Amino acid sequence: EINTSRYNEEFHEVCKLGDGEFGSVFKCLHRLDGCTYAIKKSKTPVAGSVYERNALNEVYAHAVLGKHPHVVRYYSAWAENDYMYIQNEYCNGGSLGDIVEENKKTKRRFSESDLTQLLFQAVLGLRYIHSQNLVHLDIKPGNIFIHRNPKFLASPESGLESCEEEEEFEEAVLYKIGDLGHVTSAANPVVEEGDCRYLPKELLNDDFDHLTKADIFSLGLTIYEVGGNINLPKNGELWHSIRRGELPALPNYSVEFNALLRSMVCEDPYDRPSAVTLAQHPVLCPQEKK
Ligand SMILES: Cn1cc(CCO)c2c3c(c(-c4ccccc4Cl)cc21)C(=O)NC3=O
Repeated sequence: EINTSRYNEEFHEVCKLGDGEFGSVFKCLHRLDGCTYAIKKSKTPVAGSVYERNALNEVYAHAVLGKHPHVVRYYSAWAENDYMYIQNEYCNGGSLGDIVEENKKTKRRFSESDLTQLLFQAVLGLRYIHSQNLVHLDIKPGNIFIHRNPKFLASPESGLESCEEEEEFEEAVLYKIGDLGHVTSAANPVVEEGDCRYLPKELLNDDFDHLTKADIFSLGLTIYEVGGNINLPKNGELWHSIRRGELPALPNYSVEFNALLRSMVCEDPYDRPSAVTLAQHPVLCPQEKK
């Protein structure tokens, strides 16, 4: 019949998760393995266009960036009936962009320890991407997805059975870097600029010598936005003052945490810490068990 397609045969479409110029993302149940996936369905890009290069970049990047707890996992990609599909891990907690919008309304905000946990996990994801000699180039709240470990959703009454053997420490909330559409090689980059609100100035000057530090800059502004519940400018005087390293301190967080964020958005990419350095930073490392 007309809609014989792998998409319809293999998956049951549960609901739409999002829309964009890129296409649409659906929450899908795989009929055979019973697992839920996020599948992006987009029009097949015109051959030789920027869209085709981005679409191929995304699949190449996912294929290289196998399995990591802080990078959204890729399962498969295929093309049929004039559409391209990419099947990724489904994260059940929405994106950080959703949380930021929510917090702006409810005036809620992350505690310093939650914000530290978020930054630490995103740094581990970036460290992995950079270790594969790749750069993301579109780090922002909307591209960091949240997965809440069902094990920790148990109601307090049920308690958590204390098990005998030493249990592998599990996070209740996992943050995962997703949307690899702008990913490129750190060494031989083909730069497709990401969201200008999170873009460091050197990228606008086509200085591609420190692309891993561009990701650090974007992550720094991402955490700043989450902590400050503010709307980052897309241009203008405030955009430029932030790129001069003039980042007003976030009043609800420690001097050390503010200093760390400021170091991540230094004007000179050379002065920004690498993901490797950040992963060992005393402000981020989980407190040694007392
Ligand atoms: C809009 N949207 C909402 C979600 C669910 C968050 O709870 C989502 C996901 C993804 C993606 C996605 C982004 C970029 C490329 C491909 C995909 Cl599937 C988009 C998503 C993805 O790769 N995994 C997701 O959970």
